[in-house]
Amino acid sequence: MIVPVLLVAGALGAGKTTLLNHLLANPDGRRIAAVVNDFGAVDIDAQLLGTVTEEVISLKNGCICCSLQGDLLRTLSAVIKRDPAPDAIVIETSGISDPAEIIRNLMDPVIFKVAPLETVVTLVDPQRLRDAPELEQDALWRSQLRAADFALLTKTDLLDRVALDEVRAVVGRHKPQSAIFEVAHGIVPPDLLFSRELRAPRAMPRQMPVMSEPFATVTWTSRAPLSLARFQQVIGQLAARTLRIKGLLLFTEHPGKPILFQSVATRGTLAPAPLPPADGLTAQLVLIGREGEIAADQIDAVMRGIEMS
Ligand SMILES: Nc1nc2c(ncn2[C@@H]2O[C@H](COP(=O)(O)OP(=O)(O)OP(=O)(O)O)[C@@H](O)[C@H]2O)c(=O)[nH]1
Repeated sequence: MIVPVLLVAGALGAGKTTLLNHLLANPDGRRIAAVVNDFGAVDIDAQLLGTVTEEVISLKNGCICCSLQGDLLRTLSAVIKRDPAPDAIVIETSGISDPAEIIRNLMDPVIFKVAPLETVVTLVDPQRLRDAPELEQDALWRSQLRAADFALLTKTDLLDRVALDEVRAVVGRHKPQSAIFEVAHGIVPPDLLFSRELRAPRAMPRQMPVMSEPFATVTWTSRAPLSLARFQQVIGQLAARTLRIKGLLLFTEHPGKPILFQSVATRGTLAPAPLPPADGLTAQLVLIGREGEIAADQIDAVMRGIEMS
């Protein structure tokens, strides 16, 4: 049995889980298994995707480009032996992964024979690139784009045509030979993602792995009743110090209605969540930042302020 692999890459918060969520919910008749790599100890993405399909495998607390490399290959070997086998495997990288390293691992001859890496797509958040143009110089961001067969500009609902075209031009400078598509809310036809025409011939990446600046992750949990009003007062301070926050919370103002909080850079959103925090908790939050810029005790001191008892 040969099961093709699609690798979904892109920076923290670029929209990878949103895309995967849509694909798993609308697979157009394909049986898709998803392998999700959450950098943090709490696999929020896998928990959310698990509400759409049971075919989600979580590799957490590390990066599949380095510390979890063996786990990835073992997982793929197990997935293709399932009965019935999936029609495709989608791997969602963590935003801090260098896809070049993952591609190198996936080109292991034993695994490539049964689970060939067919397509690499890299997602780019155009709003983030417009607000932080220095990203273009970031070695990890460049490597994520370089690895792609084609690029997807996400969140196109947030920018107007002129701004989107400016971002397209930046991405096009790095991918002059590749197609660039646009997507809002992750709604991409599966045929595009699995299209043969968009694939570049697969070759072993030549570049050395990108030694990105070290990232740190902090998990914050609570069992106390939580105040949404206080959360809204303090979360801005934390978002300013982090690159990414995501988590599930239950607030006393909305009993029984779990909330998904997400922030990418300083843009934060609250939305109804399809499931509550695990294990009877009232909060399960993962914060990712540059090492040295986020500290568990400082985050805890801020967040304890939202507890009501
Ligand atoms: N407005 C808008 N928001 C979006 C869109 N796609 C994703 N988002 C939001 O952007 C944030 C990050 O999206 P995710 O899909 O979780 O991003 P990700 O790349 O999986 O994030 P990491 O796994 O942390 O790297 C979430 O708050 C999403 O709801 C979109 O098309 N439009």
